[in-house]
Amino acid sequence: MKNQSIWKKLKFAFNGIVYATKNEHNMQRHLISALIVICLFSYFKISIFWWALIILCIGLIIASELLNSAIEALIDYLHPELHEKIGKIKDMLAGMVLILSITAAIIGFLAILSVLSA
Ligand SMILES: Nc1ncnc2c1ncn2[C@@H]1O[C@H](COP(=O)(O)OP(=O)(O)OP(=O)(O)O)[C@@H](O)[C@H]1O
Repeated sequence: MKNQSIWKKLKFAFNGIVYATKNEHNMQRHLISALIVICLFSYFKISIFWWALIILCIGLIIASELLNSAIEALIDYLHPELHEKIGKIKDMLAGMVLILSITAAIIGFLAILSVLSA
């Protein structure tokens, strides 16, 4: 599977995103939230600076959800039984996505506030 063409590699990566979107409810929630944020930013005519920040946040959240889902799937495949350590690992992965989501919510709030208070 080494030395595949760039198009094949892109297709594999795209397949991974499609798979996660179809199978992970959290991924679907993040994509819907991103769509709502994009609509709000368009409506409030937010400046390019805030757009850059929120697009960065959306990218980080979606990438972190992919990482979270991939590690969870790997853990469940290698060790399907319950274990306290696995619970803690999954909690930490969920914490990663939560921190990025809170960061995005704060940036979105500040961006809209900057327009309303101008
Ligand atoms: N194998 C396990 N052993 C111990 N605790 C677990 C295990 N699997 C899950 N848990 C606990 O249950 C919580 C939820 O796990 P789950 O696998 O449902 O993840 P989720 O991200 O909340 O759900 P989703 O499947 O929708 O991504 C974990 O954060 C962890 O605390």
